[in-house]
Order: sequence, then C-alpha cells, then structure tokens
Amino acid sequence: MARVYADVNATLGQSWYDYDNFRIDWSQPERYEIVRRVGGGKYSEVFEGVDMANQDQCIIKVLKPVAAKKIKREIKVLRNLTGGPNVVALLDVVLDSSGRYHSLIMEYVDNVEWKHLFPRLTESDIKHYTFQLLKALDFVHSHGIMHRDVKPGNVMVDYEHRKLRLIDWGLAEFYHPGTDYHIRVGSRYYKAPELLVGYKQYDYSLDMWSVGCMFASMIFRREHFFRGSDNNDQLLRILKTLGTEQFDVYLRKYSVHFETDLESLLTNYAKLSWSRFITADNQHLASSEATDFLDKLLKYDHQERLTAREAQAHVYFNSVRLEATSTKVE
Ligand SMILES: CN1CCn2c1nc1c(Br)c(Br)c(Br)c(Br)c12
Ligand code: NA
Repeated sequence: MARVYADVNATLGQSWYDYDNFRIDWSQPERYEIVRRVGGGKYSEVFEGVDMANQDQCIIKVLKPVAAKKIKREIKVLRNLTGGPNVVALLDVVLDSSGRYHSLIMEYVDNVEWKHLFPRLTESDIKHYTFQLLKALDFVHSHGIMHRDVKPGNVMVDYEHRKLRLIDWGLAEFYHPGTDYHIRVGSRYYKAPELLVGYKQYDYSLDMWSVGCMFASMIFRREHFFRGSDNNDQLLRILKTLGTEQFDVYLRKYSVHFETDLESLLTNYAKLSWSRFITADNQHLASSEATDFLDKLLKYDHQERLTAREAQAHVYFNSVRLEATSTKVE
C-alpha cells in the first residue's frame, strides 16, 4: 500500500481512471507537417513537426499499430496530466486517412541529449533540474498515476531555457491499492528492486528509485549509475552497492521468495559508503547533503524511499526552494 495518495483514484472516480470507456475525437492530419525524424522505438516513431495553424514547432509521436491497445491509456493519462508542472503537454490527437496510424501531437522541447548534458551540469543545474523533476512527479503521483519509465531518455531538458519536461506516458498506469502490476516495465538501468525480484504490488515509489539512479548519475558523473548487462546483473550491481543485509530484511518484510541459482546473487556484500564513488571530477557535486539525499532515495524498501513531496523538502534543495518561493512572492 502506498504511503501517500493511496486512495486518489477511488476519490477522483471512474471517469478519472477508466481509460477503456471514453471516446476519442481524432483530428485531421493535414494540420501537422513532419519536418524530421528525431527518434523512435518499439511502439512509436517520433518526429519534429510544424503546426500549420500557427507555425509552431511540435512533436509528432506516431504510434505503431502494435501499440494500438495502449493508446487509450496514454491519451487518458496525458489528458489528465496536461497542464501539470513539467509534464509534456498533449496538444492534439490525429488519425491518418487510412485509420491505421494514431499520432499524439505534443509541445516541442529543444532537448539536449543526456550523454552531452550530464557531464556539463553544475551543482546549481543538478539542484534545479532534479527539483523540477520532483515537482512533476509529485503532481503526477498526487493525481493517482505512476510513470513507470523514468529515465534520462524520458526527461527532456531545454538547457538554454532551463526547461524540463517529463515525456513518454506509454507505460504509465493508475495506482490502485492491492493491485498486482506487470514487472516487465521500465528500462533496465533504472528498474527498482521490486521489479527485479518480482514484487508486483508496487506503487508511486517505483519512480523515486529511478530518480535516485538519475541523481547518482549527475552527482557522480556516471552516464548510468547501475549499468547491468541483464536483469540479474542489474540486481547484482545494486546488491554490491547497497549491501545484502538490508536486501534480506526487505525480502523478509514483503515475503518475497526470490529464487536464483546464481552464486553471485547468493553471496553477501557489505553496503558501500557513498564516498567510494567520489572522484576528483565529481567531488564538487557529491556534497554530503547530496549523498544524504541520494541515500534516502536508493532504498530497497519502497516504503522507506522519500516521496516526491518529501524529497523537495530535503536540505539539499534549500537554495532552489527559496528561489522558487521568492519568484512566486513577486
Ligand atoms: C527521441 N527523441 C529526441 C527528442 N524527443 C524524442 N522523443 C521525444 C518525445 Br516522445 C517528446 Br513528447 C518530445 Br517533447 C521530445 Br523533444 C522528444
Ligand atoms: Na510522450
């Protein structure tokens, strides 16, 4: 059971979380012109485009027919969240004349790729962008939704305008207490322990593990902090860092019967001090407040992790929080 926002969907009601029974009015495709392909994956091709009605740049996410079943969930989630802080805005939904290709038209972000961004981030940048991500996630979680795929590739950053947008809601789900969710979600390096050991009654705190992995990347200047070669190796890297003592406590608390015949996963490991990861190159970022904050996110036990709201109150963000408040006052 989530520590926070457990009954949000029950309170907001079926019209909020029922994504099977709602009609979608599809717009005509002519209004949007594709300019160039910017990316894509299993379920979609992503293009930079132009809205011919106002010459604005936009993103056109063309969903592959295989993703058809999930379209309604992604649209429902985006409609519920559009307008929220640092959540990418859904501008339109389009169906092509053949009726085969559904497209989501979204606000454009002049994104700087993570592999070019993370080595350049100053301590002030890290505080700013992490705080913006936490604001997005507290908004999303407080509206009953888990993102389930938080990773650098889904956090668009326009460095020039210091703008951050959380994107790709294709894996997002509504949280209902006691529900068993799929564990084959997320992206390996950012998968929480509950996914790796098969604990299915997870909640919003799943996203907070991923935030921890991203934050560790930024303060230690490592592109991906836990870089497993497969799901077992992913867990092993976590065990070797957090230690196995707390892991065993965690498995017992949730009666998880994690079975493996891998010797490496049955070995005991000591918890490493975060100072083990400090180098000359990152010591100006990995302050004791930063590592204290990280330690409160990267917990095996999802109920122990800071919520997005609690995280924003951590001393590490004092300078950012006050700045945010001061701008609000004026
Ligand atoms: C793969 N790439 C690169 C940039 N970019 C990609 N996918 C995007 C999506 Br989905 C959205 Br929504 C936005 Br906004 C941007 Br920008 C996106
Ligand atoms: Na998206």
